[in-house]
Amino acid sequence: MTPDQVIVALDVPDLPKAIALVDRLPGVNFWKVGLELFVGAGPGVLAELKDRGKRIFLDLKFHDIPNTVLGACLSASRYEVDLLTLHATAGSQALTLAAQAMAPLEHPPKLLAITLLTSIGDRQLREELQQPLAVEDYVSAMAQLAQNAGIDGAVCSPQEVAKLRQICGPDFLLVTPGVRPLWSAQGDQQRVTTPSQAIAAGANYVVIGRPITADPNPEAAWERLCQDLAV
Ligand SMILES: O=c1ccn([C@@H]2O[C@H](COP(=O)(O)O)[C@@H](O)[C@H]2O)c(=O)[nH]1
Repeated sequence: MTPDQVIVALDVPDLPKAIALVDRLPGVNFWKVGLELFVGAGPGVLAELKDRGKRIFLDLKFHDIPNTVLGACLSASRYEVDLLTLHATAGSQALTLAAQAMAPLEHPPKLLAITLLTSIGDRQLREELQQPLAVEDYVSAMAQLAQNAGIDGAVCSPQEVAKLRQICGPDFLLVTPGVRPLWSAQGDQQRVTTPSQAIAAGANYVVIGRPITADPNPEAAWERLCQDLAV
């Protein structure tokens, strides 16, 4: 596993904090901009990252009616980011429209479908979301829905990666948040493994935020993660 397979979640509220963190961690080449930063700072943050030669995962998790998901994906594609998310539960029509709209673009983002948030465990899926399937089966069904609609890949927890790699094949992108080095706190993530385990199971990329960005010494935390990955 190489550090280039690590995407760091830039979950801070404003542009100055984001840029300060990016400039403190020059070894991080792939950053994830999510709802907190995009809503707080606007799209200017994407230009700042591009100016620094960074790859960008725009994690806005679109979830709406098909026409609105289509429009949001087209608008987001103008930023020429590398990865973009939408929820599989938007349904096959939304997924298909989004996938078809990206195809003719010169620099289309790869579309990733959120299968089931990594903060949701078996009990919540069953009791709160009223879903009778076990997590792994539900995640598999959502990934297959997305793949059949022409979506490029899925966001899942590292615990489902091996199964998805098996059923979706080698070309389907698998991106896994919910990774935790042994030295970090689990927080609100429910379905976790270490980053190395996620890659060994078949993930293309892991996403990690607070173990690096909320550490009082992010440089040291990043170095420690890179050492873990080199073993
Ligand atoms: O299922 C999902 C989808 C997205 N995320 C995002 O990944 C990062 C994880 O951050 P940590 O601090 O390492 O927990 C965060 O930006 C989430 O919005 C996810 O965790 N799970």
